[in-house]
Amino acid sequence: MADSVAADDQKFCLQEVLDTFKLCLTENKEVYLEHYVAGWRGLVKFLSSLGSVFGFISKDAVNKIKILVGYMEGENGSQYVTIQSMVKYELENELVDLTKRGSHPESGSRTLLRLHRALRWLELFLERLRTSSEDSKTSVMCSESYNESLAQHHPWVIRKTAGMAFCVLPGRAAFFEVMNVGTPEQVVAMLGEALPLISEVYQITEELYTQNNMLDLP
Ligand SMILES: CCCCCCCCCCCCC/C=C/[C@@H](O)[C@H](COP(=O)(O)O)NC(=O)CCCCCCCCCCCCCCC
Repeated sequence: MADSVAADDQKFCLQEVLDTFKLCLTENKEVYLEHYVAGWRGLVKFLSSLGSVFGFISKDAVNKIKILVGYMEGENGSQYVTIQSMVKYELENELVDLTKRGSHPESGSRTLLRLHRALRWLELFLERLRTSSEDSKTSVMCSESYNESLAQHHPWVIRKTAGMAFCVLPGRAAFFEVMNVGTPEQVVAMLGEALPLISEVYQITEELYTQNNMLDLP
């Protein structure tokens, strides 16, 4: 009994990710880094449960999460409470490589930008899943979303490798199963709830990066 409870703890649950994205926004609509990162942790857990073919993707995401956590737990952690405070602090202290890679190749701002771009992929993909029909192919929905977003920032080799990985994605029914929410109808309802939250976090971050001219950080 205790074992099965423990096993359940390990399992991905879409509800969990939804909850972290709910916690992301502060009263004045800034984005808490802690919850943003927690949201990504949950998503990576999901990706890992799909098998080792996706290992190269989760590895990169985990690496970026680690970089951000390093800053959050570092000596200037108090500057890394929200994405807004992080960007302000790093810009004011010239801790960001703005046009080409130099002495700050792993700034919090450029690292987060990579996850931010991936969040757009997620938004597009989840919206496709939500409105899909029983015979829709997850691989197609995934690659369409990828081509409309992240792919534009990736070199050919990565696009190619990602494309091959998409081909082995489980079908819609199995995919819904792994989400661990309930019936397909319940999954669709939860996606409907999750999407506006993810979308708002994305929009706020996008605005911040646009205002600061940081959408192309190397
Ligand atoms: C469910 C299928 C999951 C497919 C995931 C789609 C995203 C494909 C991304 C392919 C990235 C390949 C790895 C390498 C990336 C880096 O080169 C590249 C640039 O970094 P750099 O500037 O430091 O060099 N990195 C990135 O663009 C960041 C990628 C982060 C990807 C995180 C993806 C997490 C996916 C979570 C899936 C959850 C699905 C949830 C459904 C309920």
